[in-house]
Amino acid sequence: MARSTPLGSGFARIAVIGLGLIGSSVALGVRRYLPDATVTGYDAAAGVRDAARDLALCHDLPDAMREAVADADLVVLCVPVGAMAAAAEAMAPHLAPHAIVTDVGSCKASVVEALAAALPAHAIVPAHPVAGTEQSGPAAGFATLFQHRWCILTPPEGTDPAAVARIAAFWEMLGAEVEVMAPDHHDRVLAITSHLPHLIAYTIVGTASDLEEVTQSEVIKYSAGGFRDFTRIAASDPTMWRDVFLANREAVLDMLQRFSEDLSALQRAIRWGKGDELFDLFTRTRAVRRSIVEQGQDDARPDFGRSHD
Ligand SMILES: NC(=O)c1ccc[n+]([C@@H]2O[C@H](COP(=O)([O-])OP(=O)(O)OC[C@H]3O[C@@H](n4cnc5c(N)ncnc54)[C@H](O)[C@@H]3O)[C@@H](O)[C@H]2O)c1
Ligand SMILES: O=C(O)C(=O)C[C@]1(C(=O)O)C=C[C@@H](O)C=C1
Repeated sequence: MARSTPLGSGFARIAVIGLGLIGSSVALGVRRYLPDATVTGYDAAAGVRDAARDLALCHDLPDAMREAVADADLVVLCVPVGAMAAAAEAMAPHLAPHAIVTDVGSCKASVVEALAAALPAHAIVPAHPVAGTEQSGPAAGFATLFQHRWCILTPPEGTDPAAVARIAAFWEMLGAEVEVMAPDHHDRVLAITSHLPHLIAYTIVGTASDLEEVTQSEVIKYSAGGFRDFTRIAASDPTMWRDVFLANREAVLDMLQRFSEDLSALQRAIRWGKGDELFDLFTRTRAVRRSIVEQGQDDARPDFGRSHD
């Protein structure tokens, strides 16, 4: 279900909790695209708070969660999925009654549940900006990360439509295109488009580095083509991805089952010399790639989502 009219978000004071890749990009995006808003930041790690101060990511960066959220109209939770509950519980007693809470977690059903339990009296509009890189930490963020990328909102049933519209407008102001989806549906879609590809990348890089007859230096030396692309994905943050696989367990295991069956079919085709089967599959997958490129979703373009300007 697509949303249309962008509305003014009207958030004057925005708190960003968790100042890694996504939190720092949100803070920088707010400063660039919503210059009238004040951004306060907080991260549980003192070293990250210090780095974020050096980078001037926020207008204000206190050492306590309480101070970061106390005056906020909007709180954006940018912590790993497994830390959402703890972060929401920590801020709950200090939030203003009118504050709206959103998040950026890569899976939604478990986050929707955790936020609803921790913040029963607040409007919660969970979100997932489908934009990122393999980098993490406060220095990795950039204001344009969300430009022309999807942001999927998964509001629980009964959420005030006005709060959903304001969060949609907020992400649109950061440059994203907004869709609304049920949390379970989101988790199945992302299991195949994002989570399984990461699992495959982690596996293939792990398998290559375990091969006894191929040395580590050969893996590095000859990683010019396909393998190199997998190593980029497999460099993604271990905490973030551990949490994603544990939180989206059922959808990931279902997609993995289908993937294993398709892989076995491919194995059989190779063993029995069924060239036509291989050719037909590779023709179909080439068409998928071409339609992604035609829709302008090709992040292999050198400038795609990577400009730090
Ligand atoms: N990296 C991506 O490509 C990407 C894309 C879209 C969404 N996401 C989601 O965004 C979220 C953040 O990911 P990231 O890539 O920015 O990770 P990151 O590791 O760069 O940053 C996470 C930050 O959260 C802080 N943190 C952890 N627990 C905390 C707590 N209880 N209170 C305050 N701070 C806490 C950490 O110290 C860290 O600085 C995750 O939920 C992830 O699933 C990531
Ligand atoms: O471009 C990358 O490096 C990413 O992995 C980004 C990516 C993705 O899979 O597309 C990773 C996790 C997110 O939740 C959203 C985006």
